[in-house]
Amino acid sequence: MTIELRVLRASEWDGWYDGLNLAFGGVPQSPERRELIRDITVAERSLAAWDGDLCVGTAGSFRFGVAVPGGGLAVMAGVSLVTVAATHRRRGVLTSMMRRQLDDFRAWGEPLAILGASEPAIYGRFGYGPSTHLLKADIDTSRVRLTVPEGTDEVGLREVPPGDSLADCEAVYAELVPARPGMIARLPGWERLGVLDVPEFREGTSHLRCVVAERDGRTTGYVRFRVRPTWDDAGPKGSVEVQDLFALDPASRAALMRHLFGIDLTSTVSLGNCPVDDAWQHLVSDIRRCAVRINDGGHVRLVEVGAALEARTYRVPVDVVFDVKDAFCPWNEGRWRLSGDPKGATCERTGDPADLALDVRDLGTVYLGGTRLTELAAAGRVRELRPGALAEATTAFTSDTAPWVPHDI
Ligand SMILES: CC(=O)SCCNC(=O)CCNC(=O)[C@H](O)C(C)(C)COP(=O)(O)OP(=O)(O)OC[C@H]1O[C@@H](n2cnc3c(N)ncnc32)[C@H](O)[C@@H]1OP(=O)(O)O
Repeated sequence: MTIELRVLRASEWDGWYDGLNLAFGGVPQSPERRELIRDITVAERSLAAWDGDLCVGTAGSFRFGVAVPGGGLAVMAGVSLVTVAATHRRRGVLTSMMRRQLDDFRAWGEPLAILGASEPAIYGRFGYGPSTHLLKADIDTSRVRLTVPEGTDEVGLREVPPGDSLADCEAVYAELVPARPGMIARLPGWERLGVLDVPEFREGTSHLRCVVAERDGRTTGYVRFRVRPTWDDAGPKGSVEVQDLFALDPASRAALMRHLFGIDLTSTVSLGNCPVDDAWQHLVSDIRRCAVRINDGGHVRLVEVGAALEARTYRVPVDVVFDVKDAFCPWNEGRWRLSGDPKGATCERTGDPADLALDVRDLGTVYLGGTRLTELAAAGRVRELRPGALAEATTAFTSDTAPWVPHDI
């Protein structure tokens, strides 16, 4: 059996997408969803593995601006739509697609790659490290009280069809992107994913609903959610399943949360994907009744170590030599001197002795400033070779806000 790996041709998209859908379980998809994915697929960046005329492997990517510590946007390849047919698994098809992708990203001058993993065990071997986390919660609104900050009563709320408010909501989202590492500057068309409301997403819930927050005639936030009405012998016990909540200020955020807490016939607000430092946690009376869980989010790969470390800034001045191991992309191997501060950075090859030794995967883990280098050192993943270097680099890499990837890539 010979597997041929090549760039996707637009005319092959249907067979490619059928193969992909099958690998994710084969549940039928509505035409609207399929057409939207077709529209946003970038064929010349997508790979297809063929066994004869059968598509047995898929991998897509997108060129995004992603917020990095310091408030800038770095060019990142967003990796997605990765599958291998069950009949062809564990024969190295994924490995060959990862190889090709990383060589391409390098050739295209994309110093970083980011992905959301279906299973976190898959991508570490290719140099990706879990760089962001996400928080999930099921808040028992029959027991948990919300204390809102001053100004909340001045925020007006209006329920609107999600599609009608799209431009105003996108403006709110765009304004928030630089404030949090990991936020994605969406490509044209991606905003439509946020209002996609197909039957397979509902399963007993309402249509997608949207409430916008307004002050002085301006949209200052929005929440998109579905209501799942359920009942038992004691009465209603429905839940509010939140898809997105974005707000430009604390009062608007609190007003939207208060709205969710007050929806009649419901007693749970479920948040499926929030930043781990999301402010609502400081407004609730009883965090234990919020059933908070944390999962991995965006996995980051430094494609070019030097350019990647220069693409962000550092919280305090730092001058440190890393000795990097990178079995999958050996062009990164060796010693790199990073000199940076809050204004910018240079990162170049050096013959100087190393201060810290680590794998490229661990640089990916700390890149967006959420996980500290000291945590990885405690796990034995980072070795300090010059006393003091670990503390210096840890402070410099850390972000003020927890990094977070707001939606599927
Ligand atoms: C960014 C995204 O799109 S995430 C979505 C990923 N896709 C899916 O989860 C869909 C369902 N699964 C699949 O399509 C496939 O099983 C894949 C893509 C996960 C793996 O594809 P394969 O072609 O089987 O992987 P490949 O043979 O190259 O395996 C390489 C190595 O990774 C390991 N590996 C592959 N998948 C997994 C996994 N799910 N968990 C742990 N290890 C894995 C293999 O064991 C192998 O290890 P080895 O080198 O030590 O032998």
